[in-house]
Amino acid sequence: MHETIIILDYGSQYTQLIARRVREAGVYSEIHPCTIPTEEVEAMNPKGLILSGGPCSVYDPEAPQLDGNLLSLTRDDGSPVPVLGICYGLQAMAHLLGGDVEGAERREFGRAQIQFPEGNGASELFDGVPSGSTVWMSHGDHLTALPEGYEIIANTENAPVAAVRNLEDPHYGVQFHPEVVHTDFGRQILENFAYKICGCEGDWTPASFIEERTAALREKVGDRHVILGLSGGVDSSVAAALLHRAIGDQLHCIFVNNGLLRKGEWEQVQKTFRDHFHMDLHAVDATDRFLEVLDEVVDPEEKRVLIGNTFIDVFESQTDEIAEELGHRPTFLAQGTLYPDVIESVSFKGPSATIKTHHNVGGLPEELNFELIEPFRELFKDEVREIGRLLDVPEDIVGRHPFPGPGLAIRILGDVTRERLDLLREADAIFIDELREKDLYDEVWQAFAVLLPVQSVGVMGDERTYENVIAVRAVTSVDGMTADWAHLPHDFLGHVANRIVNEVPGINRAVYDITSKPPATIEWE
Ligand SMILES: Nc1ncnc2c1ncn2[C@@H]1O[C@H](COP(=O)(O)OP(=O)(O)OP(=O)(O)O)[C@@H](O)[C@H]1O
Ligand SMILES: O=c1[nH]c(=O)c2[nH+]cn([C@@H]3O[C@H](COP(=O)(O)O)[C@@H](O)[C@H]3O)c2[nH]1
Ligand SMILES: NC(=O)CC[C@H](N)C(=O)O
Ligand SMILES: [Mg+2]
Repeated sequence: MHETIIILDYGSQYTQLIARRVREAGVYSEIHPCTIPTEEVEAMNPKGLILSGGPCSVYDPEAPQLDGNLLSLTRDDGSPVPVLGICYGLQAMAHLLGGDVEGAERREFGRAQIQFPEGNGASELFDGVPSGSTVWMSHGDHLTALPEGYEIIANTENAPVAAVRNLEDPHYGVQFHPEVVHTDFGRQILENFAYKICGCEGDWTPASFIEERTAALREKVGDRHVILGLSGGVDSSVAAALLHRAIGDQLHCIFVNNGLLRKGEWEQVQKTFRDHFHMDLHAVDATDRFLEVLDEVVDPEEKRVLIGNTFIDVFESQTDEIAEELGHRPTFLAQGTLYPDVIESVSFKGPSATIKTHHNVGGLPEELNFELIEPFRELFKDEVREIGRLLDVPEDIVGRHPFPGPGLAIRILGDVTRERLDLLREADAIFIDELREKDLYDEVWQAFAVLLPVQSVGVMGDERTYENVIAVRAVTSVDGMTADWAHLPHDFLGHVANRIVNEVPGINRAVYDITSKPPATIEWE
């Protein structure tokens, strides 16, 4: 097993970033809810522990508290497990140990300059961090008295307590957020914690992840078989490549044509997979089944749930066929679930409000006849892309924009019909071709067309038209959780609009969506 730093999540927006920064530094890191029993943390034999920030105030009755036993964990060699509290994490430590945490008169958000007080021991946490460099603050509470045995190791103009350490044990706390990019030497600080304080040597790389997961998958699967829903998208394709490396022909991929794919996608994905991989691929054309189920369904959530269920139905009937060939039934269903898909359900506050039912998470039926395999549950899309490249997954798959499982059904507002699907496919293809042509495809996280079945009046060739509207959407994003509309060049957009209206009969108007997420979402349904 590799070195692991465990992060306990107190509900911060930035918890994921902490994990990322630590992994970027070459140390494996995993997030767990702050409610996890201490014995479980101990059993993971962590090299170090990080307590995240969080929205609560430690003195609120409802606020999650720190289990003091976490501060006396020891490692295999008997040495204490180092702890770093970030913002709420620091406040929770101080509160538990008899320090004072109070609401500050002035809340502090944004940049501050860090200083190191003379006389107090210089801390390894800040090795290589210049005095006066910028740190990022985001808090309303602050420490007004330190717990016994602690000293201040950094301050800022507004925060006399910007960082503390215990005089005996390797316990540290920072009031600012080293994990955000606005903290100039944030990476350095987390690296110092991992290497200098926790004594890590750095054994986490995407290549070692592949080795490790391959071995673990072999062990888990044994001589049983696995089916995997393959969409041709990044996550399921890289999952297929990893599983194939681990278990070879015990893997059976099922690619479903739900009738909601983009132009040429059904043929293209099959070709790419047959040309490039030598996996058992079952391409199932279930167009009629899906379109029948969707007939006259207008409500977005209803569409999503129906599509999710139909996917599972199709997987089940295909698995029956595979079982007949094999003489026994595959045990596992593999999915390319990523960390952002699960974050809400691991946070201590429990699942957040349902905005949309993502068809593969939460949308799974109660009695699923498979055990799940989700090798990327802790990773982000860019990490999965990197792993895909190492596994030789072709660039046109690894670099693809995400495409939702419910496909074009959630990009046609209202009733999904074959005619509307055809219209949308054409318009979407024009937009994507143009983005590729002008080298803009890789500049955006996702880009697509949406069919608005509202009619407006136009004039073409001196004739009156009364046709549908296409909305063109392109966004920039890091993880799909928040997004900004892409500021594409105006003449490029003009050219795309022109082509769509000229080349797609039935469309006489194109508009560009300039809302960010929040308040909108990326998809329209
Ligand atoms: N047409 C399809 N056939 C079979 N399985 C599918 C299909 N579309 C989606 N899935 C399943 O649903 C899962 C979730 O889809 P999702 O779009 O989130 O991931 P992806 O398609 O693998 O990657 P990306 O996010 O890059 O599109 C996929 O990993 C895959 O298992
Ligand atoms: O596989 C998927 N199944 C779904 O049901 C689904 N809904 C949204 N998405 C994708 O998730 C990202 C965020 O989308 P929203 O801002 O629209 O919620 C964007 O990348 C969306 O394309 C889905 N992917
Ligand atoms: N970012 C945080 O962890 C904030 C902690 C606490 N809610 C405060 O306002 O001080
Ligand atoms: Mg997809």
